[in-house]
Amino acid sequence: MNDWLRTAAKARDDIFSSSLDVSTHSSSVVRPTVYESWRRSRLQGLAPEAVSPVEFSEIELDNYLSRTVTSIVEKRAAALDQSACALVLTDRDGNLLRRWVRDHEMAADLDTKGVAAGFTMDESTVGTTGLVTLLTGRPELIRGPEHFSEKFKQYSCASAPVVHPVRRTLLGSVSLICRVADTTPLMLSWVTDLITAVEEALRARACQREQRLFEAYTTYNRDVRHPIVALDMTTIITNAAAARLLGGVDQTLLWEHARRSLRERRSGPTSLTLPNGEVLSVDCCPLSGQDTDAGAILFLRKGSAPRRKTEAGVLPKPSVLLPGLVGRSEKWRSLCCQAHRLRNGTSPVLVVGEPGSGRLAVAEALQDAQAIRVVDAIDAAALGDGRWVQHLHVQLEEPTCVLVIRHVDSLEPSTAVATLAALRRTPPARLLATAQRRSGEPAAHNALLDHFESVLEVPPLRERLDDFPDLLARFSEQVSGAKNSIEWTPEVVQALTRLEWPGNLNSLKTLVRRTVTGSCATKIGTDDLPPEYVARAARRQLATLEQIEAQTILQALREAGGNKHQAALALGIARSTLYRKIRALGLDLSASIY
Ligand SMILES: Nc1ncnc2c1ncn2[C@@H]1O[C@H](COP(=O)(O)OP(=O)(O)OP(=O)(O)O)[C@@H](O)[C@H]1O
Repeated sequence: MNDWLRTAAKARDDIFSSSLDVSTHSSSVVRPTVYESWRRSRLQGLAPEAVSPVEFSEIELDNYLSRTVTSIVEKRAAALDQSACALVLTDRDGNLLRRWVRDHEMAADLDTKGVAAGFTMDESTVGTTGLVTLLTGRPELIRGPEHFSEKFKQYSCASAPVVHPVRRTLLGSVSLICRVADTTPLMLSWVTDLITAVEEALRARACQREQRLFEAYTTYNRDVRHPIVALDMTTIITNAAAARLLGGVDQTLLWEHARRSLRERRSGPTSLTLPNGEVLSVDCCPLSGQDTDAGAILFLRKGSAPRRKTEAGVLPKPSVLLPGLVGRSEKWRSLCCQAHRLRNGTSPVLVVGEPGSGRLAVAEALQDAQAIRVVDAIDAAALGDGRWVQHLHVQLEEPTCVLVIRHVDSLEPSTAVATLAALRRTPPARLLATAQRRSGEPAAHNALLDHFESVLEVPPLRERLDDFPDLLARFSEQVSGAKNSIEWTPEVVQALTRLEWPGNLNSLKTLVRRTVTGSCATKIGTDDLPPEYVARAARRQLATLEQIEAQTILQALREAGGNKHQAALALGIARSTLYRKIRALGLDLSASIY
């Protein structure tokens, strides 16, 4: 092990000190999975010596997966208590949901490194760790220097993915962490044993769920004229009226819509646009108050749901949206409504939001084209107060200058005061600025921040899911230079909306650039996405009507002695629809006994 450690540490230093596109002799010393993960980590802009923990928000730590794994871990607590190891559970995006560790010293050290519940261990945030298992789909043991971050070099990490035994979808990962000196290949078998037990528990729960879903369906399906759907992630039960409305719609689309409504605790009906362009009003009732994965009953109606009012008042008409910028989501339209009132005025406006969310774009759209000058407060530290103020004066020489200071919250307090003084000496025609604010957090403080009368908050991309098609089209146009030349399939759009997008529109643009550049595809499907995006968004595309619907059709055919016309009548659907459903479900009628 010691020899191996020395060789691996040397290869690591050698590779990290070479440029990304140089393949050194050491590249062959490192296992390909690790080497590829290091490469991706570097491509993400990470540096081994400067990886810092990142907290995530808006994810429930106590979810279905963590409850199931906890019940299994508790049965093995004795084994864990006796070892100097930590066990961690993440979701499929690498967000750490739970940690078990008895060794106090190790617990304190892991806390400082962000290996704690509420932090993300995603490869694009912390680089290579055992969580590479989420991308490879097989158990992985990452030893000491194979970790990307310097901080993790003293640990080894045996990880394996948790896959749902019925749906075959990736749910998350479990990792056993120990000090390098204690590394043993047995760690991997301990983790895989634990995962087998977790998967058995998940399988048992899936059967109970199906039963509950069916009971809820029969309770609500009193009046067959009203379309209703009972569904969770694996099962969908529709009555005939709903089947007529939905046609061949993908279950995943309905489930994502229902889940979002439940998570955001939306009350009243919401609109859902089907792939054929038809709009449905969907009223969604959870089957369980707390567990959003437990399933839902959807009451459907043709036509869109009545518009809800936003905090800013009635939704704006499209004509007041910001010039040059795209978006149609409720949150974006609400922002546009507020921004529209501030357009072409003279009052200073601060635009806040998460990095990459489009703050500068919104600030620039507040003013019709004239002398807009943009400076970046991040440069102030390197320039020093004197040269920074001089830099400002150069911009302010233009009498009609509208000055935009980006990242104004990053100014040191003394530099903020010097900046204010410079602006008082030579005021711009208008001052606009951008600053960081993660949802719910106040922005960092300096004197200049008090100067703004109005604040606009740009929503993060994960809260603007309806904007994905427009943004993808706009970014593709910018990258390819041609209008409407690239189409993103609904499956891709849906897969992308499942990701968290901490880098917001900047990351989406990077993805578009990576996908479109050098490709001659005019239609982007999931296979065209970079592999790490596919792995993260991977989820089986569920068939239209599964299990129970298939059973219902077979039952109707049985009762009709195989006569499809009669079976379709009994099901309340057209014969052509029945044929389509039989094909879509892949039912082999030749093998069926009527
Ligand atoms: N609504 C929109 N429609 C089209 N493109 C947009 C929209 N909003 C932002 N963009 C584009 O997204 C990218 C990121 O936006 P922008 O640079 O304004 O974000 P930011 O929050 O200021 O980023 P940073 O963290 O780098 O300061 C830019 O290329 C911008 O042109």
